[in-house]
Amino acid sequence: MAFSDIRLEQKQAALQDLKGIKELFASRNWFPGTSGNLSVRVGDFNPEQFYFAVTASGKDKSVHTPEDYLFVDQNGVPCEATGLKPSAETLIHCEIYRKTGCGAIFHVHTIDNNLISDWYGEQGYVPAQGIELIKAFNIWEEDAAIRIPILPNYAEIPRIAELVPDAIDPAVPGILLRNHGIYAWGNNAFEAKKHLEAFEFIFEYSYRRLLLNAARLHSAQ
Ligand SMILES: CSCCC(=O)C(=O)COP(=O)(O)O
Ligand SMILES: [Zn+2]
Repeated sequence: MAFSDIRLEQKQAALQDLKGIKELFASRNWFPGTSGNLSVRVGDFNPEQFYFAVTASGKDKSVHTPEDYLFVDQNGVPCEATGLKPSAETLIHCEIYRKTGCGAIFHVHTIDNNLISDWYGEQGYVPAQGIELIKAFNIWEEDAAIRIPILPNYAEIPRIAELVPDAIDPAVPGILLRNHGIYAWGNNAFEAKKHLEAFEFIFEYSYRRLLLNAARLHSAQ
């Protein structure tokens, strides 16, 4: 399928989804200092050829402008003539789409995801068990345990992108970059948002639990 075969309404719907999510996440301060990026896929999925709308690089994501998004292909190359640069992290989106066939990917930097990814960075995953929000990932087993993968935060994005396919756990729709942020995805923007919110809940919970455990140890001394 060529990009020009995709219906205009579908492209506009993707841009509307991105606009709504961007506004909501900005209101939560989830894009400090222009950080973060968002994408929504359009058209049929073929791992060798697909297209998605992605945020332009370096923009203030708390405001709306006509230059906020562009469409790129499976290699992160713009589909139309534009002066806009796709997100510097577009290659990571490309690898997540290629591997999962998902419909939307959201990346945010928060204090909680940075702290927890650094705390567990050496072991390469954040352990989470028995937290109700794990059900947001469609895991319904009692006392379910998951591992949220953490990748090193190399300066060169292609070095990170090449690690992505092997790091993805099909049951866990997210990957952390150590001391950087999280990528969460889903079949569509609604699901990707739900997953991202569940991850952020788990990170805040885990961080606070570590503090409480440390306080308990301290008070027992
Ligand atoms: C200013 S934060 C450093 C870059 C980054 O991690 C990020 O998420 C934003 O990069 P983009 O090119 O998508 O604006
Ligand atoms: Zn980032």
